[in-house]
Amino acid sequence: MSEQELKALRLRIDALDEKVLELISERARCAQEVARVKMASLAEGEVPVFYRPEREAQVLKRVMERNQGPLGNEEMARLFREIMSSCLALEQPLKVAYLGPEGTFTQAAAMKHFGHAVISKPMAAIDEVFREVAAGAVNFGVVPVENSTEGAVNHTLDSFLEHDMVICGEVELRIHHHLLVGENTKTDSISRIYSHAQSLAQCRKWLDAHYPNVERVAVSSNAEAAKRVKGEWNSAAIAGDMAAGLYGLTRLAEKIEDRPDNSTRFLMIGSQEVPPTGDDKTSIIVSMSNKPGALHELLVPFHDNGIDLTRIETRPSRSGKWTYVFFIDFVGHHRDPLVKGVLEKISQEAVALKVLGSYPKAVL
Ligand SMILES: O=C(O)C(=O)C[C@]1(C(=O)O)C=C[C@@H](O)C=C1
Repeated sequence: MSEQELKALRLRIDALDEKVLELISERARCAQEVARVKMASLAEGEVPVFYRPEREAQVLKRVMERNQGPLGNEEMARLFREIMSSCLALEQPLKVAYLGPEGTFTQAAAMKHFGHAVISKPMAAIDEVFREVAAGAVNFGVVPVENSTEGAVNHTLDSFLEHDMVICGEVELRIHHHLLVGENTKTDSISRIYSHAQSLAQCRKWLDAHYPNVERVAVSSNAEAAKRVKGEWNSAAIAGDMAAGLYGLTRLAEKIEDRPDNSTRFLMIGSQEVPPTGDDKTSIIVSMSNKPGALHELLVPFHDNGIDLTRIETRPSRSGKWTYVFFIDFVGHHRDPLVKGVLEKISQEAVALKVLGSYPKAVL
C-alpha cells in the first residue's frame, strides 16, 4: 500500500471518528434528557429508577439484529454496552458490589453486564455481597451461581434463603484458567499450586497429568492465589486473564480447564423488579412438604403448560432436618398469564413459594 493511500484512509477515519464522536455526545445528551423526564414524572415520595435492565437488553438485541459486520455481533454489542454504561453514569453512577478481590471472574462478569462506568466494590465473601446490597450501600451485587463443570455455588443459593433479594439479571462467562508464575518463580521447582477450590476442581485432570505430585492449596479466590504467587519462588497459581494482568504474572500454560466449554453463570441482585421484555427467565424457591411424590407434584404444572425448566437445584432447608428447598429457573416472566397460573397452582401445594425475580435472558 502506498503512503498516499494510507494517508487518504486515515483522513477518512478521522472524519468518521468526528461523526461517531458527535453522535455519541448527542446520545449522551439524550440520556440526560431521559433522566430529567424520569425525575419530572415522579410521584410524591417516589424514588427515580435510572437503571433499566429490560431497556438495555432491548437496545443490545436491536444492535445485534441490525449489525451487518464486519465487526461480529458480540463485539458490536460490547461497544454499545460501554456507551450505554457511560450514558447511565451521567444519569446516576451505579454502585456495584462483587465477590472480590479485584481480578476475580465475578468482577469480569460485573463489567460484562454493567460496563466499566460503574463504581465497583470488591467484597470478601458471597454473603457480604448480599449484606452490602441489603444494607443499601450499593445498588446491585454480582455473585456466581453455577458452573458448567462443577455445578451449583451453594454459598449463593443458601444466601438467598437468608436475604430478601430480587434477581434482576444474569450473565454467562466462558472461564479460561491459566497456570501463572511470577518473575521470581523457579518453574522447575514448583511444589505448590494455589487456586480457588472450584478452579482446582475444573482443572483436576490437567493437574493430574502435568503436576501429579505438587500440593494443591485451596484459597479464597483465584485473585488471592495470584497475589500469593507474586511473593514466592516455588509456587504457581491457577487464575484467569484479569488476575494475571493485575498481579503481573506470566502464563506457563494456557487454557488448562478440563472442559473447553467451561462457563460460569452469575446473577445480578438488588431490590428492583424488572418488567417483561418478551425473552425472560424467572427464578423461584419452593419448599414442599416431605411426602412421596412432592417433587412430581411440583413439576407437573410446568410440564402441563409447556414451560421450559432451565435448572432445578436442591438444598437442605434451614427450618428442619431432612427437609429441602428447590431452586427452580424457567423461561418466562412472573407477570405472564401462563406463568402466573403455574405459580398459583404450585403455591396451593407448596409449604412456601418465593419468586426471586424475573429478568431478561443474558444477551451478551
Ligand atoms: O431508556 C432509559 O431509560 C435510559 O435511561 C437510557 C439508557 C440508554 O443509554 O440507552 C440508559 C440507562 C438505562 O439503563 C437504559 C437505557
